[in-house]
Amino acid sequence: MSNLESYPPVFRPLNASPAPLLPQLNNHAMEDSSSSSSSSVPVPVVDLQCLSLEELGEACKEWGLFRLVNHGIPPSLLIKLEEHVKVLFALPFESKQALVTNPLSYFWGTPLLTPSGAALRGALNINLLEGINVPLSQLPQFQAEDPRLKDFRQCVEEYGRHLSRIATTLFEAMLKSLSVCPQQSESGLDESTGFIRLYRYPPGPLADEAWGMMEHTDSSVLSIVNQDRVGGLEIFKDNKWLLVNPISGTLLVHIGDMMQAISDDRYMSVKHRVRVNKQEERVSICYFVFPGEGTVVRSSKYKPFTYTDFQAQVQNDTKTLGYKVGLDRFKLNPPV
Ligand SMILES: O=C(O)CCC(=O)C(=O)O
Ligand SMILES: [Fe+2]
Repeated sequence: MSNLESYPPVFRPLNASPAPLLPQLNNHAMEDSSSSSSSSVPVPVVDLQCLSLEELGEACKEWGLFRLVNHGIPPSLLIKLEEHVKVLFALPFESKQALVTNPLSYFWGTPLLTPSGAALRGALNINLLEGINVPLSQLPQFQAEDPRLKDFRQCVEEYGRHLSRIATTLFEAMLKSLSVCPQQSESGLDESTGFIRLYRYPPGPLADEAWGMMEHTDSSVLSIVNQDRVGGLEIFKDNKWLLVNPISGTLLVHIGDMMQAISDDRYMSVKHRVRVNKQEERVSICYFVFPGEGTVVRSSKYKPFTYTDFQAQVQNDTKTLGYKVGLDRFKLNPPV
């Protein structure tokens, strides 16, 4: 692992001697690692410029994930943002802690954050990741004095505007494809809820013993992932874990739990996880968007609930049980 001092201290022994960290890692979670396919899987492709509702609907039903092309984000912006992210993560750990402050937050070991952006600790297993949380609606108030953050802020803001546009376009098309009229559907998507997560996954010999991110479904309406060329994202489909190959310039769109509920379970929130690479660190830039605060999600399969109810339940389950139960908590006829 290069630039060791840029990693959180808890990750530093990973390269030299893994033994001291082993008890903290979730070894059980790796039990099925052999079932993962090493070959990439042909994820359906959706073209944002020539959007076919039929193909979009099919991808959301069968896969809960698709690769988005012709999304209209200039390649130069994608390159610039990835460069910024790598430079930021390469700073010494202590500098990142000092630099990345409210409304941004820097975290590691878990992707689960409290509403204020702090890492959620509890009955949790460690995930081999560090991250920076960027709540897009709070960026205008963010005065970045430090030159290292000034340019980054502009770049991430511009990227966020593209992602809002893309998510709104896709969401409206999904409602059409499901034959739900946007006016009828109270269970909307609210652009002001959007946030960006930057992740860095350290490389190392423990790639076989702990996950970069353990298996989960996203709680969002939609999540849009931009992974670098290292890859490591896997999805669970037809009882198998499959590797989703990185393809430069494309984005991966995940159906989240809220979209599954809005669609009355016709679309599926796809289970996924991230495997760390033994040789190289991996960076990803992810966007998440939710229903507006107080918006009641209504569907034939679930009790009416708001995203705030859902998030509180997820945080509670994660703290007390160590995992997210998710939509089953709100099912009208829960599985026995
Ligand atoms: O890093 C990635 O590719 C995926 C991250 C992810 O699944 C998440 O943040 O929910
Ligand atoms: Fe995820």
